Amino acid sequence: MVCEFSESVLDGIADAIVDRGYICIDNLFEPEVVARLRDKVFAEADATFKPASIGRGQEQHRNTDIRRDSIRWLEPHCAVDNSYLLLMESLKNGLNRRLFMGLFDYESHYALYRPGAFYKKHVDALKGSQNRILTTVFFMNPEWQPDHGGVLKLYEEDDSLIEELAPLMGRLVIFLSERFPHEVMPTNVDRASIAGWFRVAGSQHGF
Ligand SMILES: O=C(O)CCC(=O)C(=O)O
Ligand SMILES: [Fe+2]
Repeated sequence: MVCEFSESVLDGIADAIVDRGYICIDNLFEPEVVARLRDKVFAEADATFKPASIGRGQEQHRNTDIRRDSIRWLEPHCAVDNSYLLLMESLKNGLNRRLFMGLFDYESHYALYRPGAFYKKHVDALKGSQNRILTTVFFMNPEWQPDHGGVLKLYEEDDSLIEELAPLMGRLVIFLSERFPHEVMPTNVDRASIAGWFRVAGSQHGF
């Protein structure tokens, strides 16, 4: 199993982050790894996934008007989770070497959006908070069709739409956390993803 990104892939990601602040890449992971990650979501959804909340620390609360996904945080001691975390470690090191971003740790959760679920437009980090620096979203939906909904809309800082990204199996989206408002449109079918955030040293867990 490959647990590192190649130097040329890392070059491409670093260039895109500098030029545009985001990138969408397909088929970067081995299909078996993607299939195992997806299986994990559906095997565990009813047992370990919890309704997602918003806010941080004591401020954290559920708000079903804003988001309706269920989540489980990835754990390094779980082999399947770790296959993803190792790739993200390689991304972190590759970007730190190229861009001196000082990315320090990474937190990520599986998310399952059941039919009707959405996540309204939001930004993953408060400006200047230095908490979440870089967001990753990885999709695991093999049969996705346009009428399934659940696209990820990415907006400019002035709220103009940049792109609608279909949640396709094996697609990875990476963007600067403070810069891009984004939104998960209501899905009509089960929609699986892994959302993750690189943080700098000394920052807090959570949004
Ligand atoms: O699953 C997605 O497409 C993105 C989820 C998201 O924006 C988040 O969890 O902060
Ligand atoms: Fe987000």
